[in-house]
Amino acid sequence: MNKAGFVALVGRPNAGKSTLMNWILGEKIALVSQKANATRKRSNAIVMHNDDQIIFVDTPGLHQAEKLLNQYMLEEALKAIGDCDLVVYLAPASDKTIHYEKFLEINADKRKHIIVLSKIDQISQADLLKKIGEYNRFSDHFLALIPMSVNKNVGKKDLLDTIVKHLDESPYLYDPENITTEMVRDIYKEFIREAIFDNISDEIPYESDVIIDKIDEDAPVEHIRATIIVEKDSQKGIIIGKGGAAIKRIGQNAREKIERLASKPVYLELFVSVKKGWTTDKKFLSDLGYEW
Ligand SMILES: Nc1nc2c(ncn2[C@@H]2O[C@H](COP(=O)(O)OP(=O)(O)OP(=O)(O)O)[C@@H](O)[C@H]2O)c(=O)[nH]1
Repeated sequence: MNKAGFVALVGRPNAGKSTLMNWILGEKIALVSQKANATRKRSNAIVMHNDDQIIFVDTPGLHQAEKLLNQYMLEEALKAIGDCDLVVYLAPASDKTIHYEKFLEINADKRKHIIVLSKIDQISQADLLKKIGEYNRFSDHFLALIPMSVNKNVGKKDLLDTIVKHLDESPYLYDPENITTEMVRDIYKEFIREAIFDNISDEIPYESDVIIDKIDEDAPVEHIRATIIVEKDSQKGIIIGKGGAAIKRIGQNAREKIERLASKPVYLELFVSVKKGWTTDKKFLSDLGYEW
């Protein structure tokens, strides 16, 4: 009998969750950014490891909730922990163990978990050994501790083998042909958000979102129309940029990512619209797909 199950990827903002998920998938799906708190919604990715099926659930980073949108993100992460068969807690190797201790407090119903020490390429071998020693003080709480580096291609097989070892026997939960349960729409939206993060500085990326208005997949050149939502008129000006330069860059970056996934030419049309106070407007957040 095969094994199958849901695995939540949790960790502090910027721990490297989305990067890890993309690396495992070999396709670019989740949003990766150097800025913290870029992942807003949970997204699923299905990975076949030999004959077993792992459904990874990427979550927003665990952090202090202040704004309504941040509260939503924290709740999403906690829900994912509760819903999954197994949890992978990602900790950058340079992080102090105090953050893990906080996770143990949040993880009140003591879900089984594996610790991944991420970004080990950023610390020395001696520091890594020291860090492993520090985590081993909590060895009663976790199933395994796996050092990992996406940049150095270390730890992938070890992680997948360990996950499968701890999953129960089960029929497949999804068609193994699918690489993701995310709708194409949501993936394209994330690509555009990622391009905003890469091209626009300061607070604006956090105060903006993207609505995919239309996708015409049947045309030889896929036609996508999307609207970037911002909080203020001044932000609209910055997103558009001088003579439209900024929005052109955003559009170009996002289009290249979409074309890579769609494997065909794409015509991406972008608009910008001002919606004051949207990050605190519960109804509007729900219209954008952030369901409670
Ligand atoms: N050096 C190094 N950097 C990494 C590694 N994995 C991820 N990063 C970097 O860490 C940063 C954060 O990665 P993300 O994958 O966006 O982190 P996240 O946990 O999904 O972040 P949130 O969306 O904020 O929750 C990016 O700049 C990545 O390139 C790694 O193995 N080595």
